[in-house]
Amino acid sequence: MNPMAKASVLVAAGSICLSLIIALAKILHKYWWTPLRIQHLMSSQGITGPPYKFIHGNNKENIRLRQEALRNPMPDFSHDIFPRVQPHVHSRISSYGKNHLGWIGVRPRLIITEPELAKELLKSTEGVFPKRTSRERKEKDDFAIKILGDGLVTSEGEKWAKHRKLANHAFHGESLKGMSPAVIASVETMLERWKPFQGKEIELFEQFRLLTSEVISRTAFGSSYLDGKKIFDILTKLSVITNRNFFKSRFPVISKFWKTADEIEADKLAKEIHKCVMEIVKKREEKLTNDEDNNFGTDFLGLLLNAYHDTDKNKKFSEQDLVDECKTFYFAGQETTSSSLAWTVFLLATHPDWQDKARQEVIEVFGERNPNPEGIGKLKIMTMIINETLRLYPPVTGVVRKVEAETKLGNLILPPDLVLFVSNLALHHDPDLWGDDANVFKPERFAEGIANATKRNSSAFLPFGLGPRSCVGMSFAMTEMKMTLSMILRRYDVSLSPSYSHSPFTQVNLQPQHGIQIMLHGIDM
Ligand code: HEM
Repeated sequence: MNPMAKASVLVAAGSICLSLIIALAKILHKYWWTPLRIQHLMSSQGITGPPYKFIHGNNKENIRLRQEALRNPMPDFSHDIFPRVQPHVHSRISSYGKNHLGWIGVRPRLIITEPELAKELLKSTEGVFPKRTSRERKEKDDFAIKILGDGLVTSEGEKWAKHRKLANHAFHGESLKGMSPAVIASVETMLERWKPFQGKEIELFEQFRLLTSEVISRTAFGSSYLDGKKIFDILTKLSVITNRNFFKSRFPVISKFWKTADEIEADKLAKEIHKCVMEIVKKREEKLTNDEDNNFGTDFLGLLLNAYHDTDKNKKFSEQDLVDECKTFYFAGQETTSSSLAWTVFLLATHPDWQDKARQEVIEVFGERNPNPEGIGKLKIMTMIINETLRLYPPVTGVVRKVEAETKLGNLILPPDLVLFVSNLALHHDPDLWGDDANVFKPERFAEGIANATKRNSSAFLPFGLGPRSCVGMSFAMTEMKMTLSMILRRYDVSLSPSYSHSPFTQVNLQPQHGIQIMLHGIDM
């Protein structure tokens, strides 16, 4: 080799070495130095937690705790579900306190289970503690984003405000009243399906999944469950993938160039959803192309389409906005409500005294008639029962925010990129907030309203969140649940089947792991 060639080989080798050293330094900075610095910063403010482990954080320990907790069903239908559903939070409160630090891989998480801090966080003005940091929005590397896209649940800033306004319009006041016939028709279809099960066992979680899918399809999208079926199926597959990967560590460099089978599958499913949503959109567009005002309807899909076709740049929604918002509402409008309905019927089946009281109230308010929006407002006992169910079995067991730039919360100075996790479940089961009977089903706690039940500590009860990002579908969900339960109670007495196994767990939302098996006994009225 001539001296010139030798020199260029040496230069090339030198620059490769330098690049490797820089890459190694970056990895060490991100995966070792930064976590240790944050750990030190937080502990100097009294916030401690299990030590950070290189790359994995606390993932391995969290997976072990979860597997142990889910190994067996819970005895005696106990409502003390916090240790089973969030073992990684529950087990650490006694060692590290109600607010403590944990690690999902390299991401630090401040776990908040104290109501005052939760309130300050959730009530803070939009933008200070966003749902996703701007870095994350660019990277889009989260599995949950495949489910929700950049829709209302995850978006920020002006985009969020514009979309929230539209959703508020679709799911409040007069619009809600107009949805009642579609809800009643969907419940009637479900009750028709139940007829062959009189005197027999029926699994209810799947039944309520079908019902809530039908309700959101009819009310928000003006179509039948069958039109949205493929979307629901894909969303369920994505929930399973999201759940499976929650505590999985991502390895530096490799994860940038190599996708796991789950990542490839999730990308494929996200593309399929896009296609399915656009098919539903096309159907609506074709149906209304002759409409002179170019008005695509007043339901949620109609409002979205009007915005999609708006010529005003400030009001216009892009195709991706349209798809993300549709999948957000297909998912958020269905999973949570079906879970709540299933747990409510489980509690009524195991508390026949409350079941009788609720039935009596339904008969007093509606007599032989189907429920209507005016009567729904009068169902006091039913509201108490649903609230107590949402306390013990909140479908959303925790809410997440992020720190974008260094900021203060309470007395704490929080570093950028810190994840803030408020455990609703911990707050709802805390004996310091609810008394020694915190794990007992006692709807009478809510007899004088939510404010009295929580002793005016508004953040002790957070089933629908709090502050500007609280649930936009709350009234819709409460109305749907009350109508459904009223119609069931008038026709059936429910008791628990001996085959039921009490196994609450989370698959994005809180669910019964093996379903809810109920015995249906027809009532002659
Ligand atoms: C029992 C039923 C439901 C429960 C327990 C529930 C719970 C929640 C919670 C806790 C949040 C706040 C999340 C956070 O702060 O990060 C939320 C937000 C949201 N919910 Fe619900 N939800 C229910 C039903 C619904 C329904 C039926 C819809 C749609 C029709 C819906 C749509 C949404 C949306 C779009 C958001 C995001 C709002 C925003 O960020 O502005 N939810 N929900």
